[in-house]
Amino acid sequence: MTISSATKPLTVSFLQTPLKGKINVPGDKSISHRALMFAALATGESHITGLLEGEDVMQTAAAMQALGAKPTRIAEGEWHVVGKGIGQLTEPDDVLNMGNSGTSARLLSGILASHGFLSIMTGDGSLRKRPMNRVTIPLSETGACFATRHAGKLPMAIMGTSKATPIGYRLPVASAQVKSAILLAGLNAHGITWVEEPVATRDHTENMLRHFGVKVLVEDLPEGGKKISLKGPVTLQGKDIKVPGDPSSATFMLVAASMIQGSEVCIENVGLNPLRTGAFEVLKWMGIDLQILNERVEGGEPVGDLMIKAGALKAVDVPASHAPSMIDEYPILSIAAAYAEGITRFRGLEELRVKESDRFTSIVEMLRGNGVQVDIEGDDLIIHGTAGNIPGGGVVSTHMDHRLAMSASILGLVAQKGIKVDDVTFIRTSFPNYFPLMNALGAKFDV
Ligand SMILES: O=C(O)C1=C[C@@H](OP(=O)(O)O)[C@@H](O)[C@H](O)C1
Ligand SMILES: C=C(OP(=O)(O)O)C(=O)O
Repeated sequence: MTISSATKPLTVSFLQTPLKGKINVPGDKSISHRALMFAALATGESHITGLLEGEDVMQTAAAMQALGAKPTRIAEGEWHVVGKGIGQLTEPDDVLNMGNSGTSARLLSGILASHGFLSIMTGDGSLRKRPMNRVTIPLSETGACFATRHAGKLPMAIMGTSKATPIGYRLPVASAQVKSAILLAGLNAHGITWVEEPVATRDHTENMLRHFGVKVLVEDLPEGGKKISLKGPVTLQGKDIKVPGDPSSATFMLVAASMIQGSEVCIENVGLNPLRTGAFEVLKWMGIDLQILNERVEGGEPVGDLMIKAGALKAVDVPASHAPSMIDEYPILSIAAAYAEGITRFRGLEELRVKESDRFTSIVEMLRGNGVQVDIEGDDLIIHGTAGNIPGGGVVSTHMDHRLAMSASILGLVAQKGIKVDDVTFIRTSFPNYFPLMNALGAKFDV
């Protein structure tokens, strides 16, 4: 895949008119990655609808193709995959480039650990800064060998093993990517693989493995958290998968509509997995009129339509235990906090430091650079709300981070002097039609 590296700056002006309309956001990124990977590992054929065609997911599709599976695009969001079967992927004849995508790199590391061939994996300038040792340390216990650049960074060589030892691991950090990598290695290991997570993280891997016919046992731990186990080797049967709209993408529209007076927006068919909807709860705590309508289960995941109306936002204190269910939403929620009345505290944000950018620092820079007071206490962010009077006028550096770029663009719509964003190109990784959809609602982005 050829990807243009030209940067695209954007100037955003204060928006005087409300956002209105009904939209659908693209498919869930986490579920889309898993759909392609699991379909490639299945016996037989799978049919996927609603797949996110953002760049991150396309890197996963390209990797599965390089490993011998056949993902084919039939129409927009509709894909057909001819699977290879567990343990049957084949050695790639070139480096696997995971682009900007941590999920692709970490989940694939688990799959490759239990395949007996050599792979070399790299990524873009952002992904090459992110820690891979959180997966390589536990995955080495399978008998696979990982050689990374200094401090566990990509590029990395993986010499997998077809005789993988099943592992048991208690996660030191709340990470669905690490949990998933270990479970995926276990699919082709003889015996029981288990993972304990001190706080529950998104469970799309567990749900989708079950959908493909794998027995996955999930137990509540007495001290909180969960233990997930499966017995390998397993067989996955090709399936139909319907991917719901991405709640993380929907949150950008929700926050924009909550702040821009007179707005009324409906977002249809949004995934409502309770381990993903922490941000929706927080918006309600902030006083926003957010209604969830037409709740149903589709493709094994709860979905519904979201109706939001603008209102007055008030400050909130979000406990650290809430972080896993809204980990990708802090950049955009920080804009809601800056706009709100009162002092908001987001607790326990250490994981934000290892995302596409160091989001902890990027959020602080974005807000302070636009006249919002932010204090830091350990891993807590304390944002002094402006009661609707964000000064703006700054330039936001997005550091190859799609969520920072989208958050900054929305900051510009509600900041008195508008703002400038250095580069919005990375939005294509998770939300390729972000600007057309926002403009359909009336955002007037000049892109
Ligand atoms: O498993 C997944 O699909 C993801 C897990 C989260 O990462 P961590 O596992 O690093 O918390 C999240 O930030 C990422 O966007 C997607
Ligand atoms: C952290 C994210 O993704 P990933 O880890 O897959 O790069 C994200 O989408 O915000």
